[in-house]
Amino acid sequence: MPSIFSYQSAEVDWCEGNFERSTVIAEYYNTISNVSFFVLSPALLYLNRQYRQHRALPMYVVSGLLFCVGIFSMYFHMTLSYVGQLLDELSILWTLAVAYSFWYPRVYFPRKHFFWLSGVTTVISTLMSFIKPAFNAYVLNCIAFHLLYLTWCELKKVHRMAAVMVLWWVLAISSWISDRWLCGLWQAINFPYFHSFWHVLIAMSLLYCCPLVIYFDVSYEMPSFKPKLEYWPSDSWPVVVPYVTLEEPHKQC
Ligand SMILES: CCCCCCCC/C=C\CCCCCCCC(=O)N[C@@H](CO)[C@H](O)/C=C/CCCCCCCCCCCCC
Ligand SMILES: [Ca+2]
Ligand SMILES: [Zn+2]
Repeated sequence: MPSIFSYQSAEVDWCEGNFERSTVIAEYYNTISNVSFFVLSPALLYLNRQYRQHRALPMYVVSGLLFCVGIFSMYFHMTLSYVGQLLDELSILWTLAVAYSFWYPRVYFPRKHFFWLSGVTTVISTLMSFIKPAFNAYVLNCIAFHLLYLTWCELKKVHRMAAVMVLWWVLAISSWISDRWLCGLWQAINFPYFHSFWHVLIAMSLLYCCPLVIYFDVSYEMPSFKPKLEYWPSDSWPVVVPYVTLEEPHKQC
């Protein structure tokens, strides 16, 4: 019986051919495309530095976890081992759980009830990862639909950023699904790289999702500040990265 650490012991195998470009890396492009997460984490910390000064713990913890998602996903695609698959899924699950518990708006749910609900859901989903990790990946993707619903509720306030985030996510999830479901087609045309695109595209959508979350956290939870959306490198560029700065409303004497 193969060890849970051994190469190709995972339940799933992505469309990209194994060991085609290296003898030690099973899926070469799926492995290196995780570099996106190593760029994403410092970019979020750097761009939203003003917010980070006030909310250091959530920002460092979630950025650190996103970095771990990148490391574990790299390990998974490099080995396609069962342990790699578990680490990949559990790191996503716990990043989502931690982000939800830091930032879920109190207006939608009393915080105490929310901690119980998210705690129980996370523990159940963690156990599911050990029983049926391939199914769990679909459940994790459903969380994006919940974020989509929340975005819809708040859309008017941050129209442009929300629209671009949704666009990146639609491209990302289409790549993930087409790699899972249409692998035969992509292999026939010798282009089995959609899961690598997924890594880059989901990191792009998170680059837009995070300032959105920060924007609402400042609006709801930091009444002494007013959030302002800025765009890097400049508002006039065709492709921009959003970030949040904090304005102190003028005090009246
Ligand atoms: C201030 C910041 C707050 C925002 C925090 C958001 C936290 C997001 C946490 C994790 C998302 C990482 C997803 C990347 C996965 C990369 C690894 C990977 O590819 N794994 C696959 C196997 O290799 C696995 O099959 C993937 C499973 C699906 C995971 C789906 C996660 C949902 C992501 C939600 C993103 C929201 C974007 C906007 C939605 C409208
Ligand atoms: Ca493969
Ligand atoms: Zn992956």
